[in-house]
Amino acid sequence: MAELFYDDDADLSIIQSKKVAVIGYGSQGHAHALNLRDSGVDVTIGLREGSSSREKAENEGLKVLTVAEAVKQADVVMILAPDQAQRGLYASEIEPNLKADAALFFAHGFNIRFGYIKPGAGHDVAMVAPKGPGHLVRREYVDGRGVPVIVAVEQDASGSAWALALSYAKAIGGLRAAGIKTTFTEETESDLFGEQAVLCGGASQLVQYGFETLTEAGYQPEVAYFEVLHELKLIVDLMIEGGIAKQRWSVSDTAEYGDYVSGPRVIDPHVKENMKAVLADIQSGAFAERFIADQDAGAPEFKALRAKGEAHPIEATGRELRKMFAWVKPSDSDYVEGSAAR
Ligand SMILES: NC(=O)C1=CN([C@@H]2O[C@H](COP(=O)(O)OP(=O)(O)OC[C@H]3O[C@@H](n4cnc5c(N)ncnc54)[C@H](OP(=O)(O)O)[C@@H]3O)[C@@H](O)[C@H]2O)C=CC1
Ligand SMILES: CC[C@](O)(C(C)=O)C(=O)O
Ligand SMILES: [Mg+2]
Ligand SMILES: [Mg+2]
Repeated sequence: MAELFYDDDADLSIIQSKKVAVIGYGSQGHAHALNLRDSGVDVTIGLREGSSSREKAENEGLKVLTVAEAVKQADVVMILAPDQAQRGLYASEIEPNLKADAALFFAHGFNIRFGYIKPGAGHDVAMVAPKGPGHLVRREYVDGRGVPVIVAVEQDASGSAWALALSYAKAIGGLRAAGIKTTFTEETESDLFGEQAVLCGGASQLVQYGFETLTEAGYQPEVAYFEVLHELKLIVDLMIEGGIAKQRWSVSDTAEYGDYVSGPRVIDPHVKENMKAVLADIQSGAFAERFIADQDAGAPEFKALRAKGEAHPIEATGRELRKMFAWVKPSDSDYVEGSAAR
C-alpha cells in the first residue's frame, strides 16, 4: 500500500521559515508561487533577463529577480523552467549561486533521473510533483481544494528533507487532496508513460482517429467533434467520480454493451505491446535522449509535430464551436486559441 500524506502530516511553519525561489513563472511556476505566497511563504521569482513572464509575476505583487539573484538568497530553490531548459540553467545560473545548504526542489524528476543535473552532496534534493496541470493547481487552491501531489526525496543532506518537502506540499495545497510517497525514478518513468501512452499521446490520437473516421464517412465535423472530443470530458468526469464502473453505470445499456464488445476491437492487444515499447524507451533513456537532442538542435522535430497537430481539421472545427460556449472560456489562463503552433 502506498504511503499517503494529508494536511495533518505536515508542518506549514517549516516552509514559512524559509526563503523560497521559484525559477520560472509558467504553468507550474505561477501556481506554486501564488499558492506559496497565499500560504504565508516568502517567495521570490527567478527569471532570465528580458523574460516575457516578468510582467505577469509583478502584476501579482511578486518580487522578481534574475535567476542568479533569486538563487543567492534562497534556502529552497524550486526549478520550474521547462525540463529541456533546466540543465543549462542549472549549470550557468543556479549551481554557481546556490547557498551551501540550500535545498533543490523539482516538480518532475526528468533531469535527476536521466543525469542531466547532478547536485552536490550538501543539498537536500526533493520533488513535489502535482498530478495535474499548473492552472488547475492554482484554481483548486483558490477554491479551497488541492491537486494531489507525489513527493520524493533523492538526497537528504540535512536529515530533514522529508519534513521540508511535506511542508512545501502542504503550502501549495497538495495535501488537501493527498500526497503519495514515491521516488524520482518512479515519478519520472510513470509520469512520462502516463502522458505519452494515455493522457496526452494516447487520448489525442484516439480522438483524432475517431474524428477522421466519422468525417471521412460523411458525418458533419461539428457532430463528430461533440461525439469524440467534447463528450470525452463528461465521460472522464464520471470515471474520476466512481471509476470506469460508474461511467458504465451511467451510460445506456447500449453504450455499455458497445464498450465491452468494441473497445477491445479498437484498443486491441497490440496497443498494450506498443505501450510496453514506449515504456522501454522511457526506462532506457532513449526518449529523453531524443527529446534533448532535438531541443539542443533548436527543436526542429518538436516544432514540426506541433504545427502538424495544430493543422488537424478537428482544431478548426473546435475553434468555431467553442466561440459559442461562453462557459468553456477559463478565466485563469492566458492560452490563446490557435496559438499552439508558436
Ligand atoms: N505543465 C504542468 O502542468 C506540469 C509540469 N510539471 C513539471 O514542472 C516543470 C515546469 O514545467 P511547466 O510549468 O510546464 O513549464 P513552462 O513551459 O510553463 O515554463 C515556462 C517558464 O519558464 C521560463 N523559461 C523558459 N525557458 C527558460 C530558460 N531557458 N531559462 C529560464 N527560464 C525559462 C519561462 O520564462 P520566459 O518568459 O523567460 O520564457 C516561463 O516563466 C517541469 O519540470 C515539468 O515537467 C509537472 C507537473 C505538471
Ligand atoms: C499529463 C502531463 C503532465 O505530466 C502533467 C500535467 O502532469 C505534464 O508534464 O504537463
Ligand atoms: Mg504529470
Ligand atoms: Mg509530465
